[in-house]
Amino acid sequence: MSGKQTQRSREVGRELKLLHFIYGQQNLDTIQNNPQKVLNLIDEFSETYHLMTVGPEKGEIVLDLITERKPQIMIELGCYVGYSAILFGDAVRRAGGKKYYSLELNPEYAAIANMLVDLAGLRDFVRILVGRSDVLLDRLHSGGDVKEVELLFIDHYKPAYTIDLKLCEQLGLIVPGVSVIAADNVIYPGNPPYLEYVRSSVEKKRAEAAKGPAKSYTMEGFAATTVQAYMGSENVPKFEILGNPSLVYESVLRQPEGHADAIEVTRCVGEQ
Ligand SMILES: C[S@@+](CC[C@H](N)C(=O)[O-])C[C@H]1O[C@@H](n2cnc3c(N)ncnc32)[C@H](O)[C@@H]1O
Repeated sequence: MSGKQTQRSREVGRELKLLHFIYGQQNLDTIQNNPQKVLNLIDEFSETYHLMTVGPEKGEIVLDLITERKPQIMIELGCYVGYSAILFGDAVRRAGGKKYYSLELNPEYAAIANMLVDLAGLRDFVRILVGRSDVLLDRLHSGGDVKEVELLFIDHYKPAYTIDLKLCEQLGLIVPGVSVIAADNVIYPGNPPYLEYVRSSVEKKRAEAAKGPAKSYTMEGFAATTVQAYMGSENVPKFEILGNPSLVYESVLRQPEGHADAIEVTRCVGEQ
């Protein structure tokens, strides 16, 4: 989401309109294989229509992490129309990486994203997987595609942030000295349970884990609209998830100047 909170249209079907806007450009051949030009067009469209994209300002924070971390594989939860997949996928490829996995629940968004990823010339690099993030994370792990999280961008169903991170922990994907997690929208609309978890002490997390596995998403601290978005309040995690409370995190808020929202950057630094 852009930092500018102007009145932009939220009309249903605007994501498909975006595809027509981009593929209707006169100079399509100069846009082909040029990720930045595709991103510029998405940004231009989002001046009129509300899009849930991370945007250039917050995107810069994750680009810095890619430059620093140089992941072979990067994963994102929540693809939408592919803005972050194009922005970060291009950067991971330029940093010498092998693959960018983008997990998306909505097949229509995934189809639109695939068209834009293709136009940007990232078809062989960015792999968009359709389904629930927890099921897909488990599949990436059990299939041997992902052995550890190097860089994870979380930007999907807000109440699922904590549980999906705990699932990664439980699968042994979060590795001290290796794993970095960037979580979007932690101020707007906000994610108090996630911030509390990644900033908690091992002792506090152990005490919480002693109560048993989470059987539902934490809805506390979220607006009703956030709870209802995408998954709906009736939805439950597919697995019994305890996480690994022994992992030690260092977590900081990164907020672009003048921006209403921020990204929480969390590094796994040890295991106690
Ligand atoms: C904020 S948008 C992602 C924006 C995108 N990362 C970007 O910056 O361009 C959130 C997306 O997450 C998807 N989503 C919601 N819940 C999900 C889940 N449990 N698993 C996978 N995707 C999910 C939604 O369909 C939506 O497309």
